[in-house]
Amino acid sequence: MDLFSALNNIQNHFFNFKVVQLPKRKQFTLKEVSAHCTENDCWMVIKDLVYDVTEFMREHPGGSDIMLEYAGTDATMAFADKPHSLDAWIILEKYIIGELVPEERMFDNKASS
Ligand code: HEM
Repeated sequence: MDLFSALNNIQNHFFNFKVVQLPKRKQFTLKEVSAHCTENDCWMVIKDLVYDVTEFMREHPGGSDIMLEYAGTDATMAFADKPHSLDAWIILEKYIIGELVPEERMFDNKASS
């Protein structure tokens, strides 16, 4: 029995409601991400999460060209090297489409197992 089933059983028994398991994120390899490297189809990896930033690229305050340089790649270092505020992280949240497969992750982040 996994952890969620165990918790659900306990909750059912005492409180009569269910603990909901969030749907798992889709997983991608870096090779899959690399196929999305144009201005009309632009994915990036930042801290092991995969983002489709095609729409946002046109609105990027730093310009679309600089983002296009990192299209289809792991842009974690580039993103961290530039002045990005909390706002930028909040914007990013909107564009998550998945996470890297566990064997290709570099951070111990909230990506699921
Ligand atoms: C991938 C998603 C990205 C998002 C959501 C994003 C978001 C933003 C935002 C909101 C700003 C305005 C300043 C702020 O509020 O932080 C900004 C500025 C900037 N970004 Fe990004 N950014 C992204 C990727 C990148 C990448 C890959 C680069 C490449 C180096 C980059 C380079 C810059 C630069 C140079 C500025 C400063 C513009 C200026 O003030 O002149 N960004 N970005």
